[in-house]
Amino acid sequence: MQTKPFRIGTRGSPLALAQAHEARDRLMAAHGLPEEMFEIVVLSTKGDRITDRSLAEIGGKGLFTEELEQQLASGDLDIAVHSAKDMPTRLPEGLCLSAYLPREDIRDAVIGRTAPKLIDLPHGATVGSSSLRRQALIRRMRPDIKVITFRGLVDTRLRKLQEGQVDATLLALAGLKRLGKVDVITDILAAETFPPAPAQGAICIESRIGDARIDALLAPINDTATFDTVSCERAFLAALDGSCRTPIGGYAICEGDQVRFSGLIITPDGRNQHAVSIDGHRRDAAALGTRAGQEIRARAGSSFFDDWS
Ligand SMILES: NCc1[nH]cc(CCC(=O)O)c1CC(=O)O
Repeated sequence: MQTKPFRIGTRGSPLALAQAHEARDRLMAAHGLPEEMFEIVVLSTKGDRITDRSLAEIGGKGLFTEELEQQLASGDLDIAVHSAKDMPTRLPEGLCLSAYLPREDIRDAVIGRTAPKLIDLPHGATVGSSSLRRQALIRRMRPDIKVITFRGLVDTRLRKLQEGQVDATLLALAGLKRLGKVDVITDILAAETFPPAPAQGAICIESRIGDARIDALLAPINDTATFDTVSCERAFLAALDGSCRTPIGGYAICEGDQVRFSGLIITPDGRNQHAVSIDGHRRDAAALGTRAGQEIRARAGSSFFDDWS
C-alpha cells in the first residue's frame, strides 16, 4: 500500500491553487483518503514571472507548464493540475492529459465599468484583453473599440479596470467562479456568438504515460463528457497548428452519445472569418475535431494564416 503522499504540482496563482485543491478534494473523496496522502507542490513558471508582455510575444503556452512537466517526467511530481486552455496541443514525450474534472461554464464574462455590455460601451471605448481571440471577436462586434494588452492575475486586471485604465475587460467565467468573484460580472457572452477558447473552463490532470498506479488513482475522478469535448476542441486546435498568433474559438457539446462541435478562425481585425460545424459519435470526438480543423484550413487557404502574422 502507498504510504508516501501523492505529489500534486501546480502553479502558484490563486486560480491555479483553487484548481489544485479541487483536484485534491475529488481524489480524497473518490478514494476515501485523508488529506495527508496528498501534498500540493507549488512551482513558479516563466509565464508567471513575465507579466508585462503578451503570451504570443514571449513564446506561448509552454511557458506555464515547462517547470511542472520537467518534475513530472523526473518523478518529482505524480500529477500536475492545469487549466486545459493553457496547455500546448503537443506535450513533452512520455506525458499525457489523463483526466479532466467536470467542466465549469465555458463562456467569457464581461466586467464593464462604463457600461455593463460590450454592445453599450461608449464609442471608441477601451477594452483590456491580451487574448487574440477576444480581441478579434470584440473588433468583429465593435470595430470602434480600442483593445489594449492586459495580462496578469485576475485581481491585477480588476484593479486596472477600477483605476479607469479601461472601460471593460473580459475574463473566463470559469475562473471568476472558481475564485468566488462572480459579483464583478456585468454580462456573459453567448458561446454561439462569442466562441470560447478551446478547452476553456476545463481543469486537466497531466501525468506520465503508462504509470498504472497513477492511472488507477485518476480513473474515478475523470469526467468523460469533459474528456470528450476537450479532446475534440484540442484536436481542432492542433489541426490548425494552434499557433499563439491565430485567433481561434470553438466548443463541443455532448448530447447522449453524440458530440457537436462549432469552430471559428478569425483575422485579428475581426473582418474575415471561417466557421465550421460538425457532429458525430462521442467515441470519435478527437477525430471530429481534427476533421473540422482540416476543413476550415482547406477553406481558408494558407493566405488566411500568412496575411497578418
Ligand atoms: N490564460 C489564462 C487563463 N487560463 C485559464 C483561465 C480561466 C479558467 C479556464 O478557462 O478554465 C484563464 C484566465 C481567463 O482567460 O480569464
